[in-house]
Amino acid sequence: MATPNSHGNGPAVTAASKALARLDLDGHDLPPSPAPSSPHAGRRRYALATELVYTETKDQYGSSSIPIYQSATFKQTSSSGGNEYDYTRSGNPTRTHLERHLAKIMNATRALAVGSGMGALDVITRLLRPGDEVITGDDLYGGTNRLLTYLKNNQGVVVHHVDTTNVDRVREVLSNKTAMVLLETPTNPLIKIVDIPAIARVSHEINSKALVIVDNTMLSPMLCNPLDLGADVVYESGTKYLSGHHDIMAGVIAVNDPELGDKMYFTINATGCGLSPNDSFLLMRGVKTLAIRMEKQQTNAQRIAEFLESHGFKVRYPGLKSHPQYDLHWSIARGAGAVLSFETGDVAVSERIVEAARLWGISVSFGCVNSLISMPCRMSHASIDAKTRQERQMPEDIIRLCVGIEDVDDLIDDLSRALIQAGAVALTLDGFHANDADVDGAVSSA
Ligand SMILES: Cc1ncc(COP(=O)(O)O)c(C=O)c1O
Ligand SMILES: N[C@@H](CCSC[C@H](N)C(=O)O)C(=O)O
Repeated sequence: MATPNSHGNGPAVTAASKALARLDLDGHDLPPSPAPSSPHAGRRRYALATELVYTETKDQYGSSSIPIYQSATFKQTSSSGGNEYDYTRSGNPTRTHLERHLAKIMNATRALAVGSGMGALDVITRLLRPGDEVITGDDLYGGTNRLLTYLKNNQGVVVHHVDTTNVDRVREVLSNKTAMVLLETPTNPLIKIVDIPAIARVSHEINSKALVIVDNTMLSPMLCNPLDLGADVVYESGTKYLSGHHDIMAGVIAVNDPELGDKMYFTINATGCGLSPNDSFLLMRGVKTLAIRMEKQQTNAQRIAEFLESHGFKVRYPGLKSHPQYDLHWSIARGAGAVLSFETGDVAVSERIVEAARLWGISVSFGCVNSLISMPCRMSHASIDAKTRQERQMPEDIIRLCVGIEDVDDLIDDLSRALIQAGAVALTLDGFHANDADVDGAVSSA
């Protein structure tokens, strides 16, 4: 059946053809596209896997992929401007395209793309004033801990590190001075789960001005949408799952409050931390394959977590029923992600495992197509001093696995060989089991 064309000189526009234009291929009725100024602009119309791929570049050649506008400055039609863009620090068409796409998949009205995940947190925390209080977790990515410590030591910001898995502990420190409640779930690297809706509720009840901020790096918008769970701001490291190939650094912030969005845009323009056109292009390309990568990474991670657990290791992964907060995790997320950690009971053994692995690269970071192995206390979390790590009960022997898309049997074979070579397992007639396995099969932590 003919449908109207955009020039209005096609076949007559009948009521039926108008209706057909609003049906997707499965016959689902689609809501009309929101106007750019509507509070729901950027919201999703299709399933997430479709929305990740579906974009319209609207450029003059109908290019299927957004061009890289590699230009620092833009010609104007008069001395008073006239062009939508003037200078790439202030705005760039490639970055704008990416930001609109990210807003859609993060269920936000506005997204902002910057040079790294830490850059995103820097933009957010510039909203703080001396005397403001921040409540955050006692298990956090090392760089987040470092920035908050800097703000505490240099900017007069009070930072409370509490066990954010316990809503009552958060309630106890909330006050009218609380400017931000900063949450990470699952936590990196102890994989503890935080009840975002409960903490958002109690925070807003006690102080309606407190901003609940969620670092969604460990899950990505594929698995969790914190803004739908009561958060005011969500940010994540685009260096991880969003880009997926460890070839760029990027950070993303998303909000629904236009005033907050404007304030953070001001900082980005004023400080010049917006994502470059080339990296915006690469992040846009990465995002399109997020669903398929995450699916494979999660399936692999689940197999590896089960493999380690079945051999007597204490494994931290929300895909395992043994995770103490399994139900909570699945009430806020659509998948377990691809980061897990386990303990061996002995730092030297852990070191030998990490160094014996071949397929698993010894690297920080996660969320990428290739699998990585690390010792967080020496690597990603080394900026947290040993005393604080001990107070926060971070086992020095903990090994973090970040699972990629390789063949899972190859990954398990390589890990098995590393475990055997490191002397982490005892060989028996039935196979092998963790050396320190206690009666109920779990390895006691050091
Ligand atoms: C949970 C988490 N948040 C934020 C960051 C910071 O991201 P980036 O390295 O892109 O600055 C990282 C890792 O670096 C992280 O693991
Ligand atoms: N030397 C870096 C370490 C980055 S860790 C990256 C990532 N968040 C992870 O958890 O692996 C630093 O000091 O920031």
